[in-house]
Amino acid sequence: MNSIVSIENVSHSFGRQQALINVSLEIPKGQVFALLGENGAGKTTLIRVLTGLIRPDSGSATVLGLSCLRDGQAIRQRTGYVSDSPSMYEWMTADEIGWFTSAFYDDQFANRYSEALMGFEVPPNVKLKHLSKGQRAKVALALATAHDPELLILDEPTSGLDPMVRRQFLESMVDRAALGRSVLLSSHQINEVERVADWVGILHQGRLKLVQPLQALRDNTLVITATLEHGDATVVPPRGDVLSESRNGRQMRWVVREAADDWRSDYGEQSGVLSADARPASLEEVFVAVCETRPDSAWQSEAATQPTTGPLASA
Ligand SMILES: Nc1ncnc2c1ncn2[C@@H]1O[C@H](COP(=O)(O)OP(=O)(O)OP(=O)(O)O)[C@@H](O)[C@H]1O
Repeated sequence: MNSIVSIENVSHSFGRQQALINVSLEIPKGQVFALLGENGAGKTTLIRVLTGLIRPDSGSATVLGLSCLRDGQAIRQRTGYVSDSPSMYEWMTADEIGWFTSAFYDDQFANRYSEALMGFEVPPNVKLKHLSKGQRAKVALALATAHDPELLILDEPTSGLDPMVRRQFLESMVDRAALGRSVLLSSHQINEVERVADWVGILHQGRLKLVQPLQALRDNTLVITATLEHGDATVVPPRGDVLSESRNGRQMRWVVREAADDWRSDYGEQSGVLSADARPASLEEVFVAVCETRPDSAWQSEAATQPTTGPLASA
């Protein structure tokens, strides 16, 4: 694979809190890659490792072929990064901060930045501290993209923004990927990710549980439900990568990746199953199946905590 990011066995703890546990990942070039995970899953920590802001306890990572341990400065020069809470010089106007930042980059920076500000309809002569949250987020995005970085990294880019601004942000990511640039975004906005991502990775409690192209995940993941003959009947799960298993009375439900083509053949007359059906799983259902650690009130989860490793995830 032609990777823009390569992560090998990265682990990191804050005191006794393990934030990343043996994470390995290859992110392909020219794609929008979404890193999904619940609060505290380790997304920001992983991004900070990639940008050279955190030195991991073990393992190694490269961005654009550069070492995240040694070449943090060069990586930051060639990537754009918008953190979950961008800090900027509040007393500057949007124009002034663009002029100031342009000193660190090529001649085209100022033009691209002005164009982006205009496109986002941000007033150029108002101090940043007087701009709205959405306008400030737009300034941060314009600053992060004006040097036309090969990789744009966005940590929770749309959190707290209104639907119109979110849409603009998401469209700008797709536009970048169309130009051959790469985008890595972290998010827990699953419906938004579903609209823009080419690839998804799911982090759960510091472990990378699943990595796959979104379309393949959609095509290969089923929610299979079976109605049992009676409530205490036992039944084998469908053959494939069972992400979760839950039960509600006589109903069994599994979320299964790469189910065997002939999975129905296991639920014939002697199987204790009256009927079985399947439909494609949504990304949200996959996410919940991977991250579920507690049984919910109706559906008793039985296999949700089993390890679920994908072909590329090696956590
Ligand atoms: N500077 C820090 N000091 C101590 N613990 C930290 C620090 N940064 C992160 N952690 C812990 O590491 C774990 C992972 O945090 P991280 O911020 O990477 O998660 P996240 O997936 O980005 O979460 P969120 O979606 O809430 O931003 C959490 O348990 C968090 O409490």
